Amino acid sequence: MATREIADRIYSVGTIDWDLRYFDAIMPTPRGSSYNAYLVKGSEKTALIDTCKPNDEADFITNLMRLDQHSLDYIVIDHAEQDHSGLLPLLLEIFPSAKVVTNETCKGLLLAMHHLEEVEERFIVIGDRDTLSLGDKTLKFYLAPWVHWPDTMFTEVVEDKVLFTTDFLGTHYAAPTLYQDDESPDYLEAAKRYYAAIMMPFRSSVQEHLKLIDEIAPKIIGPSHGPVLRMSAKIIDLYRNWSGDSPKNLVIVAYVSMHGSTELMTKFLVDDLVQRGIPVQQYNLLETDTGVLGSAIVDAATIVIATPTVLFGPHPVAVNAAYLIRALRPKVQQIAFIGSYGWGTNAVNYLGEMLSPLSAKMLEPVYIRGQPEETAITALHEMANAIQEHHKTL
Ligand SMILES: Cc1cc2nc3c(=O)[nH]c(=O)nc-3n(C[C@H](O)[C@H](O)[C@H](O)COP(=O)(O)O)c2cc1C
Repeated sequence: MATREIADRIYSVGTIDWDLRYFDAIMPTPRGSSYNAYLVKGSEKTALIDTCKPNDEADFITNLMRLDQHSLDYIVIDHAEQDHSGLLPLLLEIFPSAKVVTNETCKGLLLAMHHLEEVEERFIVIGDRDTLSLGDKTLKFYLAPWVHWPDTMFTEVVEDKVLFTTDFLGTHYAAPTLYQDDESPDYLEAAKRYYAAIMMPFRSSVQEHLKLIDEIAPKIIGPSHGPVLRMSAKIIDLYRNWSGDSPKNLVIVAYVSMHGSTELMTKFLVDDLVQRGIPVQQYNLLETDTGVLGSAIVDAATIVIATPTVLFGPHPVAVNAAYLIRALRPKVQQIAFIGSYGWGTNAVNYLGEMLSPLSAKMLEPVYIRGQPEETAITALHEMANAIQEHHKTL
């Protein structure tokens, strides 16, 4: 990836991966991603903000050489995760006089993960709102725990009003331009997918750090993935909306079926909701990837999991979906289970226990033997009544 100047003597020096199709082995990334790092050249000192993943070392070092960077004073690490700190051991070798600037928690993680105990004396530990002079530019650090690791911090170049936010406000999106058209549907889809998988589990922390961004009032935000943001970027309002406590009038029905009974039940319920004018989206769990499901549950007020019984419990793909929903902690207010069984089932208890940490209201389940008939249809109709009652209040 080429280097680009984002403000006076502040350069984007990270790498871009057009072909990345899975991030963290969890989340499909159909638009690739980038591993952003930044070089800040003050009148006296130069600081590198973050590095990138180890495989990209040739591109990364080339970028630094393009900027004629043969020495470094500081390597600021805003977040210890390997895709941002991966080149730290190599850079410490290449730049023997460079100091690592980070917070106490991040230092602990870096030492442990990269086995850097031997160079511990090269670390400078900063606290919240500490500053570091580069001459005519000043770096200011803000501890920002839990967006999304405990070590996360933001770094501001005070004079230029440029703020580096590590994974916060990032996107897995290999952007063709430094700044991104805010309205691009591809970009917005990628941004929501990223929010769901990486930030949604920490909603209250997201809200808190949006207030910090308001307070700092940067002109430019440089996240660690995806495009650089020119303020005020649309993504800030979207984050406010996604992380807020009020869900939308939206029902998500995630289903799987082996012999068609649960599928029929799903169809009855979804048709009933559509008939009532309640926005609903149906997802076949065999064909829905974690990125799509994660995005789908960001705004939903009600989530229905529909699964047959397999060896006394839910179908494995339904368990996988329930685990993902539990881990991502959406603002869902109602949860329901429907499905079919042959001789005996523990599916509802199993799923109910899995999703109990979300503190959503559990609707009366509809579990039937074999194919749905009149009683099942009546019970599904009652479930639709309960959903409608709640959705009227949204
Ligand atoms: C591999 C397998 C395991 C099953 N295990 C159970 C079970 O433990 N308890 C049960 O009541 N039914 C069990 N069944 C029966 C199904 O739950 C039943 O056929 C159900 O109606 C299928 O719903 P579907 O048409 O939505 O796939 C099993 C079926 C299969 C294929």
